[in-house]
Amino acid sequence: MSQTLCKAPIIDLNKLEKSKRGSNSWLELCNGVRLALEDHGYFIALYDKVSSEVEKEIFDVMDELFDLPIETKKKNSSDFYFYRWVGQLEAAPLHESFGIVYPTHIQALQSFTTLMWPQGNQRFSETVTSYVKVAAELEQLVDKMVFESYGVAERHYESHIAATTYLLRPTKYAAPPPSNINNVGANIHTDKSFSTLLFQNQINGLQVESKSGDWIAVNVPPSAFVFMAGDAYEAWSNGRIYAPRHQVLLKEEKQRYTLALFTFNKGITDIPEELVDETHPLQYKPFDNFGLAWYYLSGANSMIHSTAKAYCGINTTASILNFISVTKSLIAYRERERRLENFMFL
Ligand SMILES: O=C(O)CCC(=O)C(=O)O
Ligand SMILES: [Fe+2]
Repeated sequence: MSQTLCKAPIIDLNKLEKSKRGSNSWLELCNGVRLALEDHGYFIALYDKVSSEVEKEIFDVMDELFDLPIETKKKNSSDFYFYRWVGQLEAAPLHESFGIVYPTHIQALQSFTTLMWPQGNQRFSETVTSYVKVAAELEQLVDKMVFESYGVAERHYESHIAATTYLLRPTKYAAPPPSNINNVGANIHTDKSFSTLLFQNQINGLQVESKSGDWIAVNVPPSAFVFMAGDAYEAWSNGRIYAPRHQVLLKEEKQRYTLALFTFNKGITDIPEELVDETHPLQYKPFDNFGLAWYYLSGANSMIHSTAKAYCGINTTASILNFISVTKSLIAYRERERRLENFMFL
């Protein structure tokens, strides 16, 4: 166990406070982040910006959220699987999660809050806002570092951030029964997002598959984050970044919470031409991140392997299926945009 635990890369992003942007130590950190994502597909990020009050409160309000009656939880619904409440799954009976769309947008978060608590719940929306502010900032910082390390920040970072949308999925894994202490919390998958940022209640459970096929049980230090690359990051980077398969196995007889903040790019994501050269010939076509997610959900691809190659790989054979799923995703995308505009201009 200890051998596998040391393999999880840890990067102290608190050091950034001291290293000036553009300095050698900043570039060194940027390269470290990029290499971790290329070699492992994830890293543990030390980033002490969530205050201890917010950390306590966020898991307290999660208790309140998951304690709501099932009929109320089901109101968190959507055509898009990742945007809705999920629970009572046969394949993962301990798993339950919500989809909070645009949590960085106060009206959108408010709309989720009043759906769950028609009488309002200010503590919930304020606590989620405080948490998500730090988490989104960290996700943007990591992207900035990766883009800097590839030398593409100047040309591509701003448009990338403009295309970024956020989805918060608070996830509860019920304590497994003592008779079976190796229970599945989440089945093997890769994330369909661009990136994923995880924050847990100090109960471990995440396992990540290395490139050589070993499963690493990730021991997350208290208050640390896990940053993980999704299929869209892999495609954007022309296959340089690794989107790892991962799963959740509950080995402790304790309830686990994870706050997963996913980013998805809206519109079409292009592969930066700077990332294509003789040693890295173009592997992916420009793609729709939501199309990729719909493609996965359509079941056209194996549910557990990277969807990027199948969906937008240069040699993909799934063009008709791609077309169908992109059409679906565009419908979903327009619906999302319409809802966002409603939130903004009400
Ligand atoms: O709970 C975790 O640590 C991982 C959750 C996860 O993989 C997901 O929500 O996609
Ligand atoms: Fe995941």
